[in-house]
Amino acid sequence: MLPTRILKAAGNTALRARAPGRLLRNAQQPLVPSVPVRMASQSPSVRLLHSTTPSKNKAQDAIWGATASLSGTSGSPQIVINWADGPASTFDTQYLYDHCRCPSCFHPKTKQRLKTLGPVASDVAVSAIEVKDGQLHVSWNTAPGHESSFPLSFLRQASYDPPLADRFGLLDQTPQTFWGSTIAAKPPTVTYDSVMPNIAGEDVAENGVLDWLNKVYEFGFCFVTGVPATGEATEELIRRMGHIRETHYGGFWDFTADMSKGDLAYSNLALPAHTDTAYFTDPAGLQIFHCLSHLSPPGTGGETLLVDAFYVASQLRERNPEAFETLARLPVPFHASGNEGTILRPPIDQPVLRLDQHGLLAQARWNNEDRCVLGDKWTPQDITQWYDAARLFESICTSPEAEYWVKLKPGTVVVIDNWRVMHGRAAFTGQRRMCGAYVGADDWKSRRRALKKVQQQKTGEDDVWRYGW
Ligand SMILES: C[N+](C)(C)CCCC[C@H](N)C(=O)O
Ligand SMILES: O=C(O)CCC(=O)C(=O)O
Repeated sequence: MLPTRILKAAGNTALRARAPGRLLRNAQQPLVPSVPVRMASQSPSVRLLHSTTPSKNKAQDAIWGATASLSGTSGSPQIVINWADGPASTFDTQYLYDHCRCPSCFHPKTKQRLKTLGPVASDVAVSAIEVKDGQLHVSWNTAPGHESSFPLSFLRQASYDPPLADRFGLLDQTPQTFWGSTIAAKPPTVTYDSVMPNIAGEDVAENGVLDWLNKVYEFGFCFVTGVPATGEATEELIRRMGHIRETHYGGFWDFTADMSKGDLAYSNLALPAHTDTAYFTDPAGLQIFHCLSHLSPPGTGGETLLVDAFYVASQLRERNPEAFETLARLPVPFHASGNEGTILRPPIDQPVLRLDQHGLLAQARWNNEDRCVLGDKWTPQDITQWYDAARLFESICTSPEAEYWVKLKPGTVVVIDNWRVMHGRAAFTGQRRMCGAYVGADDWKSRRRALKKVQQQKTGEDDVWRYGW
């Protein structure tokens, strides 16, 4: 049964989409196996020690007593874990020996591996295995000898033969809400005071930033209201999410329609919905805008456009799965060549819709202005398929149900997940001053994860097994 997911187009009825291509992130699997594992029977091939005393940890009791035995069917020794809910997990001993996280194999502070592959022989031997308190304990027949312990929850999550758990949930573990124009009724918003430590106090502000980044993750954007309408306050606010990403536009920018840079953003022309820096191997993660001034009247226009590319992709997939597949398959080059001394063109082209290793939509890269010459290694059929698909994608992007127009006013900052939500602008007249910055995709997601860890740590203890997935 493929995972399904409720697409909550805010304000609209819930759209239920089954993700045959596993397009959408789903609610996550629990880390601890959801079913108890069976008490071992004696294994003929190895002396199996298992404790008869109940474990100290009630949760571990639920999975206590896994079966563990040795086998060597594939030419290298293996350890088999039998789970109460059916399929056994088979691990090469080399895999488990390599994944030992005792302090001599895995630095407890830096969370880095301390063992190279040299000692990890393909036939590393086991002298004893024991299951106790929800852990698999292994005594290695190595010189010198070595002891390892693996939480059964780790083994369940790491199981590769067969795979028993989707790992994509290990990082973010929250569903996303795709939206259309009706998001205007209740856009995600936090207050400046709630995220600034000098106002809310350190702890409250840290939780405020987590709430803020959770909204950015869930919706792909979030407003911040009550921000002093200065560049300094805006820059300080941005740094609450992560460090600023320097580019050929500088770090923190404060711009207007003066063509000071060779880009249409520095004009007063309308800009269709797009994601920024499509010409970087690693496009900017967050795009932050704060309109510091635009006296209108007499100025006119300058409204900001927001479009959820993940919502558009879900609509595209429903209407024309082949078009979705085409935009997820064909790599498209982008460039930035408008500034003296800068000719940006990434060495590896990426498709407009980029799926992650789980087949889930992870990034939209859509910028018609910066698109390069198409067709490298494409077939004539690819050409026609891509144009048909891209036109359909663009028609959905520009449809009334997808577009969310908002006039940014001084005091309200918008934070945009540039890997997911496209932005644009109406043409304008008059003096319009906009400031903002980029934050790297990995950087803001790291900040969010670290804040979640602090929150979780207050309830449970941290452990080395939560890292490095
Ligand atoms: C730096 N600032 C945001 C003002 C302008 C950046 C120009 C962005 C460019 N059109 C792109 O899509 O990457
Ligand atoms: O001026 C604006 O509102 C947005 C400009 C823009 O799209 C950009 O800087 O990427």
